[in-house]
Amino acid sequence: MASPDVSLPALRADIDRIDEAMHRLLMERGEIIARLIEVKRTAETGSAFRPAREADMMRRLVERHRGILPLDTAESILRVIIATFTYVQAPYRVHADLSTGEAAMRDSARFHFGFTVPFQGHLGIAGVIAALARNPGDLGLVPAATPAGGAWWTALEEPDAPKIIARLPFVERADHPAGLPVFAIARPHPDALVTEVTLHSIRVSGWSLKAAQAAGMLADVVAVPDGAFDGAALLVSVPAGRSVDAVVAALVGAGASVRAQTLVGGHATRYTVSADGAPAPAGR
Ligand SMILES: O=C(O)C(=O)C[C@]1(C(=O)O)C=C[C@@H](O)C=C1
Repeated sequence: MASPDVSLPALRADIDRIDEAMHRLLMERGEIIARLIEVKRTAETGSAFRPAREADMMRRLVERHRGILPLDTAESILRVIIATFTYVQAPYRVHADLSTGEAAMRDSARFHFGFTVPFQGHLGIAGVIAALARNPGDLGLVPAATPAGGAWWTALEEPDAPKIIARLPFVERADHPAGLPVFAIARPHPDALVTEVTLHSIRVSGWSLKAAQAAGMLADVVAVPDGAFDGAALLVSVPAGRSVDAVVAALVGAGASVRAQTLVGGHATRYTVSADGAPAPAGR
């Protein structure tokens, strides 16, 4: 209970002071971003996304967070601030695949990008990829689960194709308000890719349950079997501290042959919130 000598008006005055300070700090952040646009030469490079920098900022937020404000709220506020200031630097749209359900995907987009950044839905990942080809500065959101359609990640294999830059949500927990696992796809500055978890498009023949189990021991694997042959197109997320070579060796050891292997992105190691509420690095 509050001590009797602290009055409600005094507490509200404190809240007003804090709200004003937060607003003034946001406006000051805007002035710094205006200077950053010149230093970073955003206009020349086209895209303002810096996933490695964002991952570092989110990690410090998670480590610092204490008190009664839910971590999700702090996470969403900082995400929306960053996404909006990215938009202010170089306008972009978020193209999202709605084929696995519009509500969850829209929630994820709004949680991470807010309402100022325009949102455009597509029925199918191919539509998202096509939109990114037409608008190189835009960002795509696609479900991280096994797709109903084809192996969309093979469209990211060319060196100048967009890459997977993040897997969201960054802080995972059972009842996350925007918990749909999604990949964000964009063309960031090549130096700015996060490489803690690396994503590889691997094409194999001799795909089998044994090969799936062998690769699955070392990495997260999304597989789209190739109907005509015993082949498959894989999207392999190699966790921090492991190498893709070990995954390839495991596939070969299980009787598969690897026909091609290309890096198609990377993202930060996520956090998982356990039952006691403490966030811990998930290692993947
Ligand atoms: O640090 C940068 O390079 C920025 O552009 C600033 C900023 C931010 O608002 O904090 C915005 C976009 C980037 O993805 C990372 C961070």
